[in-house]
Amino acid sequence: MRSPSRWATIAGVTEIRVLSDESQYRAHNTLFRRAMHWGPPTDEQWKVTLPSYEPGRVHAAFEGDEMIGTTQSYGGSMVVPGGAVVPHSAVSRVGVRADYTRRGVLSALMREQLSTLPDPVATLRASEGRIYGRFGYGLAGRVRFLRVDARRAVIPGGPTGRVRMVDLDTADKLLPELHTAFGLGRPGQISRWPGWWAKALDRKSDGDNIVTVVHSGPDGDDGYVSYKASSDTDFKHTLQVVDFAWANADAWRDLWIYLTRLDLVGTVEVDAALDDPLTWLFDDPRAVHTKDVFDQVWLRLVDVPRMLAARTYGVAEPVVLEVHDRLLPANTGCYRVSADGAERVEARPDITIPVDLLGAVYFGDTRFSDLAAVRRIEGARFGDADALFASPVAPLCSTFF
Ligand SMILES: CC(=O)SCCNC(=O)CCNC(=O)[C@H](O)C(C)(C)COP(=O)(O)OP(=O)(O)OC[C@H]1O[C@@H](n2cnc3c(N)ncnc32)[C@H](O)[C@@H]1OP(=O)(O)O
Repeated sequence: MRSPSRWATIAGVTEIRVLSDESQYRAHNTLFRRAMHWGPPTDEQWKVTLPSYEPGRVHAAFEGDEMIGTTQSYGGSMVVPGGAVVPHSAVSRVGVRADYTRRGVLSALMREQLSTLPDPVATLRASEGRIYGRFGYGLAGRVRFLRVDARRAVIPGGPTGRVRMVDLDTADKLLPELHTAFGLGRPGQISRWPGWWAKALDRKSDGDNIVTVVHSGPDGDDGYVSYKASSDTDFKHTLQVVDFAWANADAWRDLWIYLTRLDLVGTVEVDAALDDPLTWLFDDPRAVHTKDVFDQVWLRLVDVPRMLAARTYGVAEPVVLEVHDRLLPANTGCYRVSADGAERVEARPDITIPVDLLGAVYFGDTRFSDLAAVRRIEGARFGDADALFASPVAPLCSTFF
């Protein structure tokens, strides 16, 4: 096992250890929950949380024998523009004990975690927008929160396939399989680890009143949606979509017909990709209200050459990017990106960009020219870089962690 690393912080000498047994995992979870102002896990909660602790991926900061900070990651894979799938770390449960904050404990945890992550890319969901850029994470994917007025949401025509409601046991067995088969259709989508399903399935049986329906078309099961209803008493419930995946447009359309024709439902709420065509499904486009657009995927290119080579590019004249990475200096260097791919080169750069902003443009959700307009990057030929990195499909990560 790796020996602890020591980092000088204002807190003193902070030691970062990789945890390995259940009692340490539970202390880790309690510390993180306290940092989020939640109580410690109950025995029941702990039972479903434990499977999400993967050996080798759980870090804690210590001062002496006292645990003062946490982070961990879940291993899996992620889709990149063009459809390739790469190994991915989902970073989560970041917390520092309230009496140790702003003394560099998170910085020590992040540095240690980054230098030991086994995957070429990591993403996280940020509690605050100003924290993670300094560790090389860039805001790479946003999501729209939509509210659909069910009374206005008239979809011309009828369904083409069949929707069936499934009980909890069937959903437990079926959903992981269906998600793997067709839940990974967009850049940014990630595979789900067993501990993720353990928690999600527990929520279903935990009085959350989550209902799942599965769609089948000519080739079998090709879509599902899980939803829960608010406890409104005026016979106009709000449905919240909690999980939604489909293999083709017919399945997607039929599941929306199902959701919007349910009795006693006034509103359906869903998170959708920026380019989701839902507005055009209904004969009244005002049926769909965008209530919010918020940041979702913060992306850290851990292995820049591998990640630049993994995705495909649009058609434009090649550009040379000079990338700077303070925390992982092996990434620092020049990369030539063209319609044929990307490679490390010794050449005069067109654009100089820090690694967090390279993360921000990686899915094509943010453009080089926008970063240049606000003086966040320097150089020339931003239009070519925009065209190379543009993705015909907006990113989305419908797996919350
Ligand atoms: C991926 C996730 O799990 S998201 C959940 C994150 N967790 C939480 O929000 C729980 C509550 N908060 C905490 O536990 C802690 O305050 C943390 C983890 C956010 C920060 O930990 P700290 O040990 O205080 O961070 P640290 O002292 O290393 O600060 C690093 C830098 O980030 C800045 N920073 C830290 N927290 C914040 C914040 N909330 N807002 C803005 N800047 C911040 C610091 O000012 C410092 O800046 P500097 O490098 O310019 O000096």
